[in-house]
Amino acid sequence: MSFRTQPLPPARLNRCQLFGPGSRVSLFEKMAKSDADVINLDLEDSVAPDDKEQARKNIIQAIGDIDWGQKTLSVRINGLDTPFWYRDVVDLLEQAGERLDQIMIPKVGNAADIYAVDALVTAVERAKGRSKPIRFEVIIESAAGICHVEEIAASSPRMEAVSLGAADFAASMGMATTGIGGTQENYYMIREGQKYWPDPWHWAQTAIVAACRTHGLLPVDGPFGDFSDTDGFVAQARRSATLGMVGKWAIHPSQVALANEVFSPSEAAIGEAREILAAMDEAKRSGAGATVYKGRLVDIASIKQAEVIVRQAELIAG
Ligand SMILES: CCC(=O)SCCNC(=O)CCNC(=O)[C@H](O)C(C)(C)COP(=O)(O)OP(=O)(O)OC[C@H]1O[C@@H](n2cnc3c(N)ncnc32)[C@H](O)[C@@H]1OP(=O)(O)O
Ligand SMILES: O=CC(=O)O
Ligand SMILES: [Mg+2]
Repeated sequence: MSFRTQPLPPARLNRCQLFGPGSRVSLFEKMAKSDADVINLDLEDSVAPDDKEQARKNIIQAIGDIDWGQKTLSVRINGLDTPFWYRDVVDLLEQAGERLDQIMIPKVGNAADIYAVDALVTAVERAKGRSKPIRFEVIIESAAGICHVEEIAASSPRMEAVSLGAADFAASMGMATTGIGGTQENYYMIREGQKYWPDPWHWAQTAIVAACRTHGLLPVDGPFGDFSDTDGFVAQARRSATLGMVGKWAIHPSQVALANEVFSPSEAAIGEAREILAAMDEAKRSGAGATVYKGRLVDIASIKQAEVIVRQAELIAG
């Protein structure tokens, strides 16, 4: 156990991040009115190269014109392997209003990528006298990204969140699939003639969760491409929540309520967490470090587990 205590992540909701292409202006108002906690206006892979410039203009205008309420407002810039990203940063930081909260940096491979974007952002912020520092969220979606996830999480005080991008990740890893997230037909085990489908994203998710928790960031599950498969989305989201992720992307509005539901603790879970805290209070008063709750052991670690649920419930309650 380190003598350093684990930092808490930013105290804000991140149950659902709703994406929309910067080239589809007609979606912006609908995104703003949605129940997503985070809005991601996209300049990257949902925007064709010829539309990048117009999409940038659309987004800059919409940041100022639309009422985004209490949502975290984020713009996904283009990757550092493209000719577009520096112009995304410069135009956004020079021209968009202070309502912009963060930028999402895709396909991050190492900490130096973040250093480069941080240097540019810092220079423009100083030149323009921007008063609110832009925060960063990144996508881990390459072999290099997952190999360097811990240094990426530690790379800048601007860092707030890390998402797993299943589509690009699968491509970069050479995975034999065109599916975006979820169960993969050929990733199965067999025992006594019965097939069992493990989760091919599990190890990448846990690596992201560990890096985020070490550095006080929010770990987020990325896209689930088949938006007609609600059961598949919910199963994937529940696995992510169980592993410690705080939310999931929505690439279609139909996924927003599903993500909000999965990443909000149920009344039963909140009630149980509060009862465990009460049981441990009682144990402490009688000088015990451990006690029995509903026939099972609870001890000082159970307080920390219960606090995770209560903290999330309090954030939701506002
Ligand atoms: C996979 C790797 C990644 O990088 S994922 C992140 C980047 N991708 C994206 O941003 C894609 C976001 N999603 C979309 O562009 C669209 O939802 C796609 C998937 C193309 C489907 O669009 P469309 O055919 O219009 O859907 P639909 O007819 O079922 O829409 C029903 C109503 O919902 C609206 N809608 C659609 N998408 C959004 C959205 N992202 N945010 C808010 N609203 C959305 C539609 O306009 C439609 O509204 P209405 O009922 O006509 O009023
Ligand atoms: O950017 C997201 C992905 O899945 O790729
Ligand atoms: Mg991607």
